[in-house]
Amino acid sequence: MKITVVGTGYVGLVTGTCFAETGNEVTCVDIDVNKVKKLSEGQITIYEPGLEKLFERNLKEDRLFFTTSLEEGIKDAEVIFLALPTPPGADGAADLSYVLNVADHLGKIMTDYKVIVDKSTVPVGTAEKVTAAIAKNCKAPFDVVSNPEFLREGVAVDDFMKPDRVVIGTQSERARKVMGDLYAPFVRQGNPILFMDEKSAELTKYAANSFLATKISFMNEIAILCEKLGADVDMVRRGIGSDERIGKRFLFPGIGYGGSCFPKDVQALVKSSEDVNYNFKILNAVMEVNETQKLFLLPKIKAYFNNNLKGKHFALWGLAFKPNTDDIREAPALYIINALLEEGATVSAFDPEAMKNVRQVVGDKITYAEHQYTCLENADALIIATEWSVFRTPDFNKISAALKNKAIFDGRNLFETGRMKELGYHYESVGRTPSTL
Ligand SMILES: NC(=O)c1ccc[n+]([C@@H]2O[C@H](COP(=O)([O-])OP(=O)(O)OC[C@H]3O[C@@H](n4cnc5c(N)ncnc54)[C@H](O)[C@@H]3O)[C@@H](O)[C@H]2O)c1
Ligand SMILES: O=c1ccn([C@@H]2O[C@H](COP(=O)(O)OP(=O)(O)O[C@H]3O[C@H](CO)[C@@H](O)[C@H](O)[C@H]3O)[C@@H](O)[C@H]2O)c(=O)[nH]1
Repeated sequence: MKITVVGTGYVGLVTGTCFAETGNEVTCVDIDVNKVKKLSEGQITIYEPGLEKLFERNLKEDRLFFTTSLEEGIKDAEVIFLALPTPPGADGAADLSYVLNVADHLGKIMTDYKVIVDKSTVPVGTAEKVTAAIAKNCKAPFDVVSNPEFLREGVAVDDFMKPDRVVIGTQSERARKVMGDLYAPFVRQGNPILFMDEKSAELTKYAANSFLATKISFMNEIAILCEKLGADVDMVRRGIGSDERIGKRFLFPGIGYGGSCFPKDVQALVKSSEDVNYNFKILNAVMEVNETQKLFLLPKIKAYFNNNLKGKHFALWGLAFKPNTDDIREAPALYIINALLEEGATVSAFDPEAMKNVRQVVGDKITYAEHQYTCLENADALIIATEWSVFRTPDFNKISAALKNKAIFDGRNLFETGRMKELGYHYESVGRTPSTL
């Protein structure tokens, strides 16, 4: 099938590459001239394990193309995916201007039947708005389908190639057939395509992300309670996670959820609820808990240094909002950096992939280390903000030799508290008894 993907950010690039991998001819359109140039020349623009190989193969085998021209991009295409940004507007609602502007443009240039697919995360009612924006100028027949994307950064290729489910919102038989054929190679037995109406598909995406964010904030509050009551959140997590009704996943406490999706999508669902005069009480609490959780380690750090961080120097391991990505959108590490700088401290940071992106935002307000161990030089303590694998089994001798104090503040619960006590560290994490007590 000939398909077009408009927007070659995270979702667009993964979507386009994976559809090319299953034999489709895919043209990706982006207004970012530099990005299109790089991609056309075979230079991948995001860090995503496993994607580069597929990208290079499909580019070489002439199934993957890039252009800045929407007209050229949609020529002969049967399906057009919109993988455009939907950032929060000033009031927290999803900004639909990118999606609706492209829909408007499509209406002016479409000449034959096409299926337009909302792949972006969009509020309920967007399929209707996209339909209206296209229909304003379009004489050709078309259908608008809602097909939300559930991929996670860092494991995006696997998520796309082997989805738990594919949600397709359409009431058109013709579009249903086209979408079913396109996704047939990806769905395995038991992991179905769920056909539904457009509005239910749109709400499914927000409900999924909001539910997962709720699980995380819930566990972060349990972690707080664990510390106050002397329980261990790791034990409680295992204890409840082995109940299949609860499930093991997304129960890890930490320093809050970040990334480009959970924060904005929870906020957007709260706003959508307000728009229909409903106060989504649980989600308001989820957001409030997450806000404070980002700086969960700060009082512990301050207490260790007698409430005075002025002139102290911190090593920070991990900047990306989670491992296996260079994405720093809403990364808890950025909040920690700001708080430490405000307290008069200095920071040296290391991240395997995200330093370039952080440098663009934070500049020379902090220093950037070449290596996780050189990052520790002259530091008063180590702070861990992202659970990259390379941080999980470090050389503790090197750490203690470099740090001024044997103190580690771990926002991701990487180490056994008992072991840290044996090694003589002051080790504080989330929801577990500090090693020095
Ligand atoms: N990132 C994720 O993990 C993820 C997962 C599932 C769903 N989503 C949703 O998918 C959507 C896209 O997210 P993303 O992270 O890929 O965004 P992104 O910001 O990484 O990429 C968006 C791309 O669209 C391009 N663009 C903007 N206006 C354009 C136009 N008029 N024509 C062509 N291209 C244009 C930008 O240049 C950019 O390359 C959002 O709604 C997001 O919520 C994201
Ligand atoms: O037990 C957990 C699991 C995750 N997180 C945090 O939650 C955030 C989001 O993690 P994750 O969901 O793995 O990353 P994303 O790539 O943002 O993916 C989410 O957002 C995407 C965009 O909508 C969806 O497609 C995915 O299904 C959804 O998982 C990160 O800050 C994690 O550190 C925790 O704190 N504890």
